[in-house]
Amino acid sequence: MTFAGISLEHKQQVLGELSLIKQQFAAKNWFPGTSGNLSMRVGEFDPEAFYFAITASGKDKSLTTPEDFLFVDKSGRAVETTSLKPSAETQIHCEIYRLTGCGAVFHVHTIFNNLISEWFGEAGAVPAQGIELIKAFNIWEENAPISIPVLPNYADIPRIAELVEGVLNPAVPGILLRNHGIYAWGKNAFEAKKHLEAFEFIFEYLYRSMLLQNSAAPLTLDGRR
Ligand SMILES: CSC[C@@H](O)[C@@H](O)C(=O)COP(=O)(O)O
Ligand SMILES: [Zn+2]
Repeated sequence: MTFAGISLEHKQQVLGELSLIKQQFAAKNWFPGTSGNLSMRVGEFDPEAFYFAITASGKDKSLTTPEDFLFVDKSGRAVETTSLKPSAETQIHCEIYRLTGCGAVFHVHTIFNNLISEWFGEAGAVPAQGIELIKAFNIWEENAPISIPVLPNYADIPRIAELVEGVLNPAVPGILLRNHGIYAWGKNAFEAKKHLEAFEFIFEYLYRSMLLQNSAAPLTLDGRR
């Protein structure tokens, strides 16, 4: 046993799964300039006491090293002796676990999530409708509208964390930070990854569809402009 009755085998299984996902996201260029952070819960969820593995702050997340992750408690404090610092955004992970009881939280910065979050930043939410991939969120209603919250990108992370509860929508497992990136979560790493990929598809779709609407001159019947 290690901390809080968590077995070494379980810890290693979680680190192995997180490491693989980190490599997969790195291959998509989802960690430019050391940005992004990933976490996965260890052990059962208890709102009073839960633990998770999280990426160490400021690392090159395209590399795989023995110093990629550390374990923290529900307040984001390291639970084992380590020289590693947890992600600067650990408080946001803590709050998402606390409010949802989820099993994994993934955060990435991409061009599409930045541009879309900025475009809808004043409105405070990104509207999306008629996109097949919302089924990845387990929404099966035909043509269902969804709304993805956008929070301001304060430099003070606890200030952002305290806004999470007010915008969290249980049906939509993600929150954008304006001109910064997205947090997506799920009951386990498989689901959090599925959700994140669906969000990114939606952001790229919205971006391209807005461009198309703005640039498309009417076509004649023979297809010429
Ligand atoms: C290096 S720019 C990105 C950071 O400011 C931050 O937003 C981020 O996602 C990564 O921070 P980190 O502390 O490595 O988890
Ligand atoms: Zn970030």
